[in-house]
Amino acid sequence: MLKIALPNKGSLSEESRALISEAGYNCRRYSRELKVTDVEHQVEFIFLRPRDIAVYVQSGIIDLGVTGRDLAMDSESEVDELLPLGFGRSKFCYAVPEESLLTPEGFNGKRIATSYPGIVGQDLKRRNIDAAIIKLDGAIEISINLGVADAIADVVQTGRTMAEAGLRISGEAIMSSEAVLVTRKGREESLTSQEMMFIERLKGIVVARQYVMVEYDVAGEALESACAVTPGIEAPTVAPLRREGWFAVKAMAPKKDLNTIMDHLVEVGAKGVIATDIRTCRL
Ligand SMILES: Nc1ncnc2c1ncn2[C@@H]1O[C@H](COP(=O)(O)OP(=O)(O)OP(=O)(O)O)[C@@H](O)[C@H]1O
Ligand SMILES: O=P(O)(O)OC[C@H]1O[C@H](OP(=O)(O)OP(=O)(O)O)[C@H](O)[C@@H]1O
Ligand SMILES: [Mg+2]
Repeated sequence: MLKIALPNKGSLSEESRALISEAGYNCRRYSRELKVTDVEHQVEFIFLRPRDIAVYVQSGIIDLGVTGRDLAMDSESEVDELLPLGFGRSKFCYAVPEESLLTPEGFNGKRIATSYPGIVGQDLKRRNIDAAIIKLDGAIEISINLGVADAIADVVQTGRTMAEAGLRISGEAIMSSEAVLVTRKGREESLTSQEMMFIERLKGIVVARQYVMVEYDVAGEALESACAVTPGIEAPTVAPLRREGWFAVKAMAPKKDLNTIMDHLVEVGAKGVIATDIRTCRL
């Protein structure tokens, strides 16, 4: 049976389960079960601490796992990223008190608190800096205030936790993270058809979330300029309307550009412009 590890708690757990359910698999936990078997697909979902997932996957005990890119890197496990999943996005940054002028170049001899000693160790080594890493489990932002560290390195999403603790980001982000699907290093070329189907289903949803379906009516004179902003993936679908000289256009468009696209369509005289979410797709 295919074994897939999912985060049992924390920021990535709910969205992982939602994504996999959307892909048609049964990974529903009724209480605190550590395993859920999807009999139909012959998959065993195993719920583990997200931090441990790359370690299990590396050992080959688990075939595929959902974890954070930062967690996988921190564990220094030999895993390959098969698919970025588009949620749990964050940056990993150094931070110092707002009034401090300390930058990562000045960390020599300083104490840096973090729950990610692997990432910080690698980064300091790369910078040739000799600093003490203070390993803490969480609530890292308060550690400077309490006097155990001079700087921290932690996950930043909105930046609110850092600001509330009176800290500011110092230097460039060390890395960008999001939830990722991983497998043991070197396995990418020898995935089974069952694994490929799982990946394709997830990918269909992850890609669909980045697009919307845009539909509108437009007069023949404006058709070219309208299609230029909605080129679709291959090409837009254009069908004649019953109204002489008018066309209905349908195309997938990147969600992030939607408002700009709609502004342009209205500007060239398109009517009845609508955008709808796409649940899944195979491109
Ligand atoms: N506020 C956040 N926004 C987005 N992603 C986050 C956030 N906090 C942590 N993550 C991501 O979640 C993963 C860490 O998950 P983990 O469950 O270990 O910690 P957590 O979400 O902080 O949970 P907890 O603090 O309850 O243990 C990392 O990949 C990290 O980048
Ligand atoms: O930039 P923000 O949007 O504020 O999010 C980042 C914060 O979220 C996480 O903390 P969490 O709430 O999981 O607590 P923890 O530090 O105990 O893990 C992370 O460790 C940061 O502290
Ligand atoms: Mg946390």
